[in-house]
Amino acid sequence: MILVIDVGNTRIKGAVFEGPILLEIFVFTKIELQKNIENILKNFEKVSDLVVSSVGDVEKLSFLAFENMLNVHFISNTDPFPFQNKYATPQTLGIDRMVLAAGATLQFPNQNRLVIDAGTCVTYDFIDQDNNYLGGAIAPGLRLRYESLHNYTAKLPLLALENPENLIGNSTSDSIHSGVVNGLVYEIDGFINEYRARYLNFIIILTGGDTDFLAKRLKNTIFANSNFLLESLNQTFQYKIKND
Ligand SMILES: Nc1ncnc2c1ncn2[C@@H]1O[C@H](COP(=O)(O)OP(=O)(O)OP(=O)(O)O)[C@@H](O)[C@H]1O
Ligand SMILES: CC(C)(CO)[C@@H](O)C(=O)NCCC(=O)O
Ligand SMILES: [K+]
Repeated sequence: MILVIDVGNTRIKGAVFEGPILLEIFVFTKIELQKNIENILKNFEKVSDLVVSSVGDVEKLSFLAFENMLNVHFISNTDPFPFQNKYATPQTLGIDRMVLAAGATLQFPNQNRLVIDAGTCVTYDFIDQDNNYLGGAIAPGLRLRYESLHNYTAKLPLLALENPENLIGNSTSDSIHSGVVNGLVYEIDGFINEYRARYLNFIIILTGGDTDFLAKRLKNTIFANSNFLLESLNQTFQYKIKND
């Protein structure tokens, strides 16, 4: 049994896997990290390996503290990945993006893939049908858009995510919801349409904390799976064991 942990920019997500089967998911904050891992290991005594991928600022020591109970692995860009990395600055590519690209490559062979991760940031990652990772885009996520409108203006309130009533926002809050939500939906559909115009034989995977909210609002057909990063982390680790 394997415990995978994804340290994101805002939250930490974990999952226990038995082979390819996801048994349970956990979401917690940095402060609750050690306590949560302890509890998971108590409930799943057969966990033998802890696999960590982190873009956040959690100390490695917090995980190494469990080394007397199981094997601890940190996924890094020096590990084997199932694609050719064509990013011009591979050493600065986010490990979450590499893990997503690995999952897309392994789960959807012989096709062009676009992975959209709608989390703190919205990242776009493209792997072509010959398994070349080409890059993509980094944009602010939904919550970040609401927060930046508030934080960098004098007059705009901080609003919680809401479905925009109208295209034409006729109040301050309606205008913000339309700008943030409709804006991101048009952005994602716009990106997908541009990629589609350039590449045939094409699959789109949507993941991240805003998956469900966004999936029902997109015009394009996508494969929505909010656990795609956790599943990809499990697959990246299996690939590493086989190819190291
Ligand atoms: N409890 C929550 N806390 C924070 N964000 C949440 C929560 N529930 C839903 N969300 C939505 O999820 C988005 C953040 O996504 P996610 O949780 O995947 O981010 P993250 O943990 O920082 O991961 P990453 O850094 O990989 O994007 C926010 O835009 C927000 O709208
Ligand atoms: C873009 C984020 C913040 C998304 O989590 C992460 O992948 C990251 O820190 N990336 C480094 C920059 C890059 O991917 O080129
Ligand atoms: K993200």
